[in-house]
Amino acid sequence: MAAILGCIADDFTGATDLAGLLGRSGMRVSLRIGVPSEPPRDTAPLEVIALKSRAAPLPEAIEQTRAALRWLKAAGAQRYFLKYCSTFDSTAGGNIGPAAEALMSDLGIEQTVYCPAFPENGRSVYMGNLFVGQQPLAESPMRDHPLTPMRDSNLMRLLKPQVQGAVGLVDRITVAQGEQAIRKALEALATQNIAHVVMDAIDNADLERIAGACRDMPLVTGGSALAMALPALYRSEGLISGDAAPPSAPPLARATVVLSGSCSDMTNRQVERYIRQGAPSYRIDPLEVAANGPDAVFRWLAEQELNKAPIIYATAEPAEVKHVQSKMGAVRAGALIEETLASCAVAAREAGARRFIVAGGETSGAVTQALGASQLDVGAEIAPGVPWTYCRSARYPIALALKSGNFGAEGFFTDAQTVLEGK
Ligand SMILES: Nc1ncnc2c1ncn2[C@@H]1O[C@H](COP(=O)(O)OP(=O)(O)OP(=O)(O)O)[C@@H](O)[C@H]1O
Ligand SMILES: O=C(O)[C@@H](O)C(=O)CO
Repeated sequence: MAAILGCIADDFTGATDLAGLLGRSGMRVSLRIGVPSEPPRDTAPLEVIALKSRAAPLPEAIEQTRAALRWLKAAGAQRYFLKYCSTFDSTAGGNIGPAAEALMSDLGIEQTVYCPAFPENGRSVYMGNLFVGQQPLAESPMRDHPLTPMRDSNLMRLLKPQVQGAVGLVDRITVAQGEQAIRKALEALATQNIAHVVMDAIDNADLERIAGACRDMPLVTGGSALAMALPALYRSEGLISGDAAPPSAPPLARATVVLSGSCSDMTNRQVERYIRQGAPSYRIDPLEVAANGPDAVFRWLAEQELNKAPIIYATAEPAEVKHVQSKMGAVRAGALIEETLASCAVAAREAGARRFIVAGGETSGAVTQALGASQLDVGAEIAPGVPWTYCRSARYPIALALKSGNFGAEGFFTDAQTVLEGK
């Protein structure tokens, strides 16, 4: 079946989040790792391409985004969704606006919308300001993110320096009035040449209204929760029909490894809890690895019983991350840790691991690419926005749970194992 909705996600945990939420519709979702080198075949109505473009240098991010669009067009997609983080993670240069503008130019359109709200995970947008739970974004732990520290909560201010076109807002008062009011507001903004429109949303009903109003826009951008509302609209228009049986996990040995490179507040708590519960653990010290190489962690891993699901982590509190970055630079530290965790994943797989639980989007990108996965099936949801995924195309069948930094409950690492075992 030809693709209907073509989605481009700027990181890997974001892509599994999106694929999981689209999958709630009961329609088939296909998740591709990177832009496939082959022309489209065996396409699903809902296609997602996972990129590692969020923190990439701008020209590389744009080139990846455009290539993804070309592939999705060839797959037959009629509408497109650009997925970024529900906390609008972008570097100081910022890749979100330029990626959206490149897509707009390639699609020949003058306006798109931006809505990262993800109410189930506590992200809401009000008067253009993004909240994480009760805190404005810039007062949340996201202000200390290792690669994309968020120091402003206002989406219009964040977007403005990233784009050439003008930025506007459709606020909650209008959104609450329904689809027609939203459409009118967008049209009014279009007459003022406002190309980039931030949309307020505080709950799923707001997102459904926005999706309804924007259903004919060739390009919509936002978080996974906005995209979640689209399949039902396509079904009601007769663009998609039928249900897909949720893919089941391939038969897998129990051997598991947990790899954590996220330094979010939630991941810190999850790692601490998992270790407290008795999981075998190894902490990567980036300065030590920079000085002596990664052999010590490989030696440790080789001695582990993988049925005990050991954890290897670089996860650290903000003060420790700052210390490391001051010694070796944020980009070099991030890359070194990602490389080390990716090599651990390959070593664990060679030692028999078939289940991989990974925390952090950049980290997940490095691990998934090193494992050679090219297409993932989306399976059972462990927590909102975190499904298990199954890779049948790699050398061995494996299951991967790619956890966004801030998602999941404190017991996530054991929750993931419980869900996979169907308990
Ligand atoms: N101790 C540390 N010191 C410095 N950098 C670190 C440390 N531990 C991890 N990092 C780096 O921080 C970055 C964390 O980004 P990552 O995307 O993996 O997690 P996240 O942002 O919490 O997840 P998500 O994007 O899914 O929300 C990675 O590049 C990682 O290598
Ligand atoms: O939207 C989110 O918060 C996540 O899917 C994500 O993008 C994490 O990197």
